[in-house]
Formats: sequence, C-alpha cells, structure tokens
Amino acid sequence: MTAPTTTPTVPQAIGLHDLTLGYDGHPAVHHVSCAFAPGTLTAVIGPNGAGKSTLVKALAGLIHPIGGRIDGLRGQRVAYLPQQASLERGFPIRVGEFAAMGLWREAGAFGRYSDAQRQRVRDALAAVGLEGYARQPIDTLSGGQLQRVLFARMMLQDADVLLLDEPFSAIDQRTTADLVALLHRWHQQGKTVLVVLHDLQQVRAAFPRTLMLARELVACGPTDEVLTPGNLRRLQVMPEAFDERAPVCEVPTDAGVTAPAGGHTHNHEHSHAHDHTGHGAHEHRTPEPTR
Ligand SMILES: Nc1ncnc2c1ncn2[C@@H]1O[C@H](COP(=O)(O)OP(=O)(O)OP(=O)(O)O)[C@@H](O)[C@H]1O
Repeated sequence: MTAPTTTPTVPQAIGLHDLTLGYDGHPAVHHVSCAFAPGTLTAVIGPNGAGKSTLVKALAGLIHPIGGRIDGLRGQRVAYLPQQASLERGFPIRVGEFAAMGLWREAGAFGRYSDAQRQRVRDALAAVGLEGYARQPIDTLSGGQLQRVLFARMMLQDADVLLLDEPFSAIDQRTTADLVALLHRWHQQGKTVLVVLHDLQQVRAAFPRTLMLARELVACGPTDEVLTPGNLRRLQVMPEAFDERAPVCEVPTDAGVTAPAGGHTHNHEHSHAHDHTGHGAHEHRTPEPTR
C-alpha cells in the first residue's frame, strides 16, 4: 500500500485521572483512573449500561468530563467507530467514496483525490476483503460488508488512537476473525487501540489488556489479571439504572464558583472522527450516524 502523507505524531500514553462522565451533569461513569500505554490493544468490557460507550465517546472528544481529566490525546489523531446501530447507511454514496472519507484530513472537505490516494482506497478495500466493491452503492451492502467498509475508512484515517464501540455485534464469525486480524495489524503498527466488547472468550483470546467497567473502574491491566472470578462477580452487582435523581455534579467555573457540569459544555455526539491536535478539534466531515 502507498505510504500515507500525514505528518507522524509522537506516541503518548493516554491517562484517565479521576474521570467522571455523564449526561446533563448526572454521572454515568465515576472516578475512573487508568492509563493506556502507546501501542496497546485494550478491550473495554462491562454489563449493559456500565458506561463503556460513554467512556469511548469521551476519549473521542464527543462528551466532556464532569470531573477529572483525560490527558495524552493532544497532538494525537483519534478515529472513532460508533456502534453500528447508530450508523446511517441510507445516504446515496458508493463504497469507494465512503471509504475515501477516511482521507479527509489529507484531501480537505472538497478535495480531489490523487491517483495515489485512489489506489490507497482500493488497497484498503482489498485489505478488508472488498476488492472490486468500490462502485457499489453503500445501501446495498450487508451488515458485515458495511462493517468491513467502516474498517477500511478507519484504516485510511491512519489515526494514532483507534476507538471502536462493539464493532462485532451482529457480525458473523468469519468477518469477525478478519476484522480482529486487522485490529492486530494496527496494534503491531504501534497504534493504541480500544475496543468495546461483550464476548469474554474473544477478549481472552485476542486482547492483551482489558479495562473492566461497572460505572466505576473494576480493574484495568493484563487481561488474565482482570478477568478473574472475583472481578466478574463485581460486575453482577453493578447498579442497573442510570439514576436521573442522582445529584448533579458541580464543576468549578473560571471564577472559582461551581456550576452544573452540563450547563456550559456541549455534549455533542455528531462526529465519527476527532482531532486532538488543538487545530481541527470537533470538525465534522461526514453525514452523522443516526437511527
Ligand atoms: N445521551 C445520553 N443521555 C442520557 N443518558 C445517557 C446517554 N447515553 C447513555 N446514557 C446513560 O449512561 C449510562 C451508560 O451508558 P453507556 O451507553 O455508556 O453504557 P454501555 O456500557 O456502553 O452499555 P451497552 O453495553 O448497553 O452499550 C446508561 O445508564 C445510559 O442510560
């Protein structure tokens, strides 16, 4: 494949420091501290409602902490693949054009693609097993094929940090195996990869590190040290519901006064890819996933 032309960035560890996240000031994830070394491949697990998607959205820059902080992302390119349930696939676009959106940082919003870039799109589609699909309308793909295109788009983004939220739900075994192999390839290339998953067997087999979440951190570290019977029991006692009556978290304002956390921040969930370079943060390039 032709080498990408984006400027390489220095890999950094990502740190979560006493991180509290939520919606309208109501915490959904409490006081999480954990670090992801550069080039690590981590599964994020926990029951429904544990806050996995919330955590990944915060890493993608889509929601802002109520308390604590995330560091290590400044200057790193971040790519985010949301749950497929939230993806819009009805807009009229061909597979090749859709995958080529991964190049927007290089090409610009209305940029024309060079021959070399077109070749990279073809290479990326071939790498996900979709050689020859470039001209097919996106809405004619099966769920598994669409997921392959989304991986191709992510490959073209050439990000340093890759965040994937349940990428294998409703995907058959063969496609899952192919896409897990791609995750391993990204891991070998030194990218930092976090993947929300539910299948513990898959986590044990293919993910060296695991973050276990149950609204608060249960454990974070090597997978065999995290998936212990004691930790798995702790997941079962997680409080089920998001408590709308929980006290609204207060955060200090510039004046040192406290204010509702949701009041002056924007919990926008509109983009699949964010730039933590400080230049292009929160740029929106593609029609946003909705359903
Ligand atoms: N946009 C939102 N507004 C208000 N509450 C939300 C929003 N999104 C998620 N929540 C709540 O935050 C809590 C954590 O949700 P989240 O989606 O992060 O969990 P999850 O671990 O990813 O769950 P699942 O495995 O079911 O996808 C849940 O109680 C959920 O209802």
